[in-house]
Amino acid sequence: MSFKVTMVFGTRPEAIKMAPLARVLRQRDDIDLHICSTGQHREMLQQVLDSFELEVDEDLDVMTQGQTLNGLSEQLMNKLDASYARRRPDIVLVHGDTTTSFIAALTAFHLQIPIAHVEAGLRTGDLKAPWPEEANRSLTAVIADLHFPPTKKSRDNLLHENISIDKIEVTGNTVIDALLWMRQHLHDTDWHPAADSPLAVLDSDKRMVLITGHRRENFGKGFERICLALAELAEAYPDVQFVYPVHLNPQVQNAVYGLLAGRPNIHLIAPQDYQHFVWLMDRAYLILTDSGGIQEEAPALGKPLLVLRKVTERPSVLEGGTVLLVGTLQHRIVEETRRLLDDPEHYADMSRVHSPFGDGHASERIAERLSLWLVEHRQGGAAE
Ligand SMILES: CC(=O)N[C@@H]1[C@@H](OP(=O)(O)OP(=O)(O)OC[C@H]2O[C@@H](n3ccc(=O)[nH]c3=O)[C@H](O)[C@@H]2O)O[C@H](CO)[C@@H](O)[C@@H]1O
Repeated sequence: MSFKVTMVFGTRPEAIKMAPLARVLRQRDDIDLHICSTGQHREMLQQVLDSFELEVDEDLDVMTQGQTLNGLSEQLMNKLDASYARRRPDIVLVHGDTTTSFIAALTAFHLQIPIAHVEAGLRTGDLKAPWPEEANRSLTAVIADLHFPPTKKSRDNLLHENISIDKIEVTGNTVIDALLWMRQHLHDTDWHPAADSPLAVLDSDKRMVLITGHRRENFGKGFERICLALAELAEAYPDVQFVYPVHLNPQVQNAVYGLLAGRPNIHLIAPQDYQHFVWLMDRAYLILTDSGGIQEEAPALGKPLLVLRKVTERPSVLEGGTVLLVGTLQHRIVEETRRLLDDPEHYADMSRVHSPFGDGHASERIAERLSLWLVEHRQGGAAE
């Protein structure tokens, strides 16, 4: 007899991080996995599912244009309530810090269905930064039955919030599972972008700077400064290729295309599926980003990373010396990028491989602990 597990996600990064776990759970006889998607990043989510050969079992289709967080929460709660009532899962698996994750957990809590939280315990200590993510992950921790923090630091954050150590398992981050799996897959299949891909025009003899940026806190002035810095760098380094897959959010699209379109060595391209993006990261000389996930991935690939944010909830990345928080001031972005492009010693220092987020086996650890917990729980044993 198998256990019914419902996994809920909606955004691209959640899907990337849950995909390796879903693959591991789907291979187990003791788990019957049901994947619910909110359809938040529908297009980008489908790319991820295709990359990992996964299918969603239920599309909640809760997103509407101009929706408020409360409107989204109401929709989510109604639809998840119906889904949980129909299926009666033995446990609900949520990830990280989205409104989807917290509401999926709260709805389960109301129905007295246990909750397991993947990527638990990240904290900045400031409920307003990032907002509302810091609150979502802290609130989820209060009601979760099982917590899977990626690092000891995130475990300690949970312990400081009086969460019992018996409910915690440090696993590493599943994003490293996804990354290493995909990189291996690309190498094994000698994968290259198709001739009609925008990546096919890139010159492998030239250095490439990869950029992503989409964080809400950078909208407006922040993005403007980032784009001006990129324009300045592209002009100063005509032999360097600047590749920017632009997030589909219209606020990002307008700023980036408005300020950077039409420059010969800046390649503004659509968001790439995970194969293409891992291929790009693997070939990049350095990476500039405000993304959370890429902060975890770049050190594992040994790529120098400049983070376009003032703070990070992933402080472990800063310890290896390959990641620098540069914020969004134009002169600072230009200065640090120039240093990496011009100073080979500094570049070598910042391109050592280290992976504070795990060894690529986080999903197996999560699956194992989940299964043990479910057995204990069914027998009314140690699980609470
Ligand atoms: C506050 C904060 O930090 N929140 C985070 C943020 O996630 P993020 O910042 O990591 O999001 P992105 O940068 O969108 O995704 C990154 C992933 O996407 C891949 N990628 C990228 C570009 C592309 O063209 N193709 C791709 O495949 C890339 O390799 C990587 O794995 O929001 C999530 C909820 O939405 C949160 O849970 C998460 O904590």
